Amino acid sequence: MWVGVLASECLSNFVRDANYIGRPYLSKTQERRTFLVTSFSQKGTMVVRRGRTWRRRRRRKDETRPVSLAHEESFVRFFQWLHRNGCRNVPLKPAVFPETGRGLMATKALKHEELILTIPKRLLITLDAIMDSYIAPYIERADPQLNPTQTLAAFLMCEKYRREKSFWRPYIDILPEEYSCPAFFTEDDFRLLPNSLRGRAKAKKYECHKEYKELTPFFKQLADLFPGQEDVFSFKDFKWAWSALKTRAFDVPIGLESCPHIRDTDTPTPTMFPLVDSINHSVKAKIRHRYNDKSRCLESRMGTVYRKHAEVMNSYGRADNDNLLLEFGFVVPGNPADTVTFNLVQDVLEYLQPENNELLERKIMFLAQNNLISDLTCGVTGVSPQLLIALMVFLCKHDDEDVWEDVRTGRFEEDGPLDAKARKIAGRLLSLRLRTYPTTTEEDKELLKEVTSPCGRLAVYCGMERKKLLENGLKMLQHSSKLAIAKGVLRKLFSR
Ligand SMILES: C[S@@+](CC[C@H](N)C(=O)[O-])C[C@H]1O[C@@H](n2cnc3c(N)ncnc32)[C@H](O)[C@@H]1O
Repeated sequence: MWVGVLASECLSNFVRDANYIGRPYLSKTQERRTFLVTSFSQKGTMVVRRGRTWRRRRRRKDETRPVSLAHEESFVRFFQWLHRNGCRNVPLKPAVFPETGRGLMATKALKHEELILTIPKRLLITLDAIMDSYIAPYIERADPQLNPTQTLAAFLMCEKYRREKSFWRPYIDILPEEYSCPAFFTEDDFRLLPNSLRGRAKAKKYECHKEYKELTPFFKQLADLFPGQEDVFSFKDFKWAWSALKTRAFDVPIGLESCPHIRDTDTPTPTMFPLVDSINHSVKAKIRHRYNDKSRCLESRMGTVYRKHAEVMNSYGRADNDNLLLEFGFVVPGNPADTVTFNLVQDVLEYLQPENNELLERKIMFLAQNNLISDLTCGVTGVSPQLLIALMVFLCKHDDEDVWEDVRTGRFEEDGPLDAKARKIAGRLLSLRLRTYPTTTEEDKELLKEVTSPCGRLAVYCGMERKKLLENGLKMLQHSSKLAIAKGVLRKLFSR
């Protein structure tokens, strides 16, 4: 399983291997350049001599270049299966990318609005397909009833076990064996997570256990389908199926939306979309998927252009790194959706310790009415304007709402005492938050030399990304105060 920031590490080994077995990913010009420095050996055969710099440059290039997986047997079978079943002319191929791991690469330039995928319904794993299969009578008799996720997970487990008898075998064969979502975390991995995330991650693992336990009576009945095979419904296999669903299925029911034999839940019934679920996430991606009722096909259309060999991306939603880790088991370095949130009472007021309760009440009311306490955060662009304005209003000595209104609308002296003090306190809040982490970024880097499990490394990276946000926010505050001083000096000089 490729894990966000971990992918680049794994790739460098992978690329080295690929070159070793003679499959370097070179363009024609690169190939030509490769053979520039040549000589002849005693036997008269051509020998290529290259220097250390060439090798270093070449290694660096290799590490940033995607590696095609299209020749791998499992993918060859998967694409043949797609073709046989009506999914043709796919302008995508599987590859490993340095930043994101395994994903799909454009095999040609893709145009805006181009229809790139047409996937017939029979290839999708839908509730319809399950209720039409050998497993349906068992689901109908199940007591207690299964929920949609349990239904899909049980079906996926059975299909995996049926091997060549399964229609979806070529698809199941390309699914990762292991995942890095919380269900796969060990106690040691959980310990490496930031404190604020540990409880939520453990709850996810607990949810997986709970769903499995609930299925025990169902699995006992289902054992009839696999006589003499006792390990079909182990927790390990359920965890695999459950994680495959959680990280790959789309909450879009196709055909049957519900069924009287399946327990209703708040969430829509998931569907597995082979191939579409091989596309990695980018919050900026613009690709639209739509089920065409007439042609009974899932259609994917480009919302933007892609050059040949670029990684085609899909947006899983504007999720911060905490949610990406909890739901999908990866984090995005420098994720634009990532923020560190400050609590009005526990962080801001605890630090400021304001005394006049009546005035405090009015200030909070003013801020709340102007929607200024809902985004007290630090993100990739630094501390939010709301946090700075809230701090300025709390620091304001004036009991006058007109003065607060001036602060709110930006009519205050930019490098004046109030602005400077608010920035200083924002910096203190960021530093205090940094101190709540048991390790520093430097210590994390050391830790990464020891931690080998993918989930543990992901947990460390998640904390590092958080700290990077705070450290960056601090730098920006310092930078902006220096900028303000410089601007002040210039103003004084020129106003003489
Ligand atoms: C729907 S699958 C995408 C295809 C998957 N990479 C594969 O190898 O089949 C979702 C999983 O891909 C990985 N992934 C998706 N987007 C990623 C990204 N931007 N960076 C790193 N990993 C990503 C995560 O492990 C996630 O659980």
